[in-house]
Amino acid sequence: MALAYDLGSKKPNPTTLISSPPPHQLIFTQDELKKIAAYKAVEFVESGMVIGLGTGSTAKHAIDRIGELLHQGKLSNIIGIPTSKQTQHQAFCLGIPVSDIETHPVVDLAIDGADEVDPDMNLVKGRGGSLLREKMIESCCKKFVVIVDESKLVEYVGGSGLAMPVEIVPFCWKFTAKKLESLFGCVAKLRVVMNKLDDPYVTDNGNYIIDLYFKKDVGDLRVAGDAMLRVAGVVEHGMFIDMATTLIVAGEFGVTLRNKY
Ligand SMILES: O=C(CO)[C@H](O)[C@H](O)COP(=O)(O)O
Repeated sequence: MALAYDLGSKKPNPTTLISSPPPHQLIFTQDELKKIAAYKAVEFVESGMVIGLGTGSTAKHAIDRIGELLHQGKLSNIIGIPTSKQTQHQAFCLGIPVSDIETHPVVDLAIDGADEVDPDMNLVKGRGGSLLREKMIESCCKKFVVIVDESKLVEYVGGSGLAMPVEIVPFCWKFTAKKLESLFGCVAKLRVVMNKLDDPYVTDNGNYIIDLYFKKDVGDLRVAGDAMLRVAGVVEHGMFIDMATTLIVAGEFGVTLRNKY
């Protein structure tokens, strides 16, 4: 096994290269890389486990694979805890039994994608709109495996320049958005339904999403996150700080796996 890249992290690099592309490697599409990371994560799934099922195009590959292994009889007695209605529907279609964290408060393993991953394995999540349920479920799992293609790696949270999602209550949302803007010196935009620019995007919890665009590093993530949560009207933010225990990255260099704990 060889050590792989460290993304400029200050910490000793525990990343392990678990497979390299063959020398004649074709270029993978982004979706193929997502699938490679997802299939690697499913190797952690064992029969009898309660599994947090993430949301998004990367997590979808993992859930498809779990369904496939169940049907092949290579896995059994799996209980899935879906992080969104969309994932619940996928699990239902695949015949994966589902439950929730009220009935199964101990989740053995969760597998999910991310929008950004910083060198300390802090995440931005929620560009797919499911950050609240994802955080509720992934914060109570014993192991949280994050699966990404290499495009999701950033030097700092917010470093992609793309949205930092915050779930808010619909009541007086403009007021809440303005508060967030003045608190962080960022641009806050209400997420709308694609192709219906007047219709706010509504989460599975009946809330809205405000996408924050930062001009610079937000600094201490816990301080920033706590400040967001103190704004009345904010339900949850999309920073997943210190939650991921394992990171699987698929890229043109191969697949790397990094354990934090
Ligand atoms: O946080 C999420 C959904 O709320 C997704 O995990 C995140 O947006 C990554 O999505 P994808 O796997 O489609 O790139």
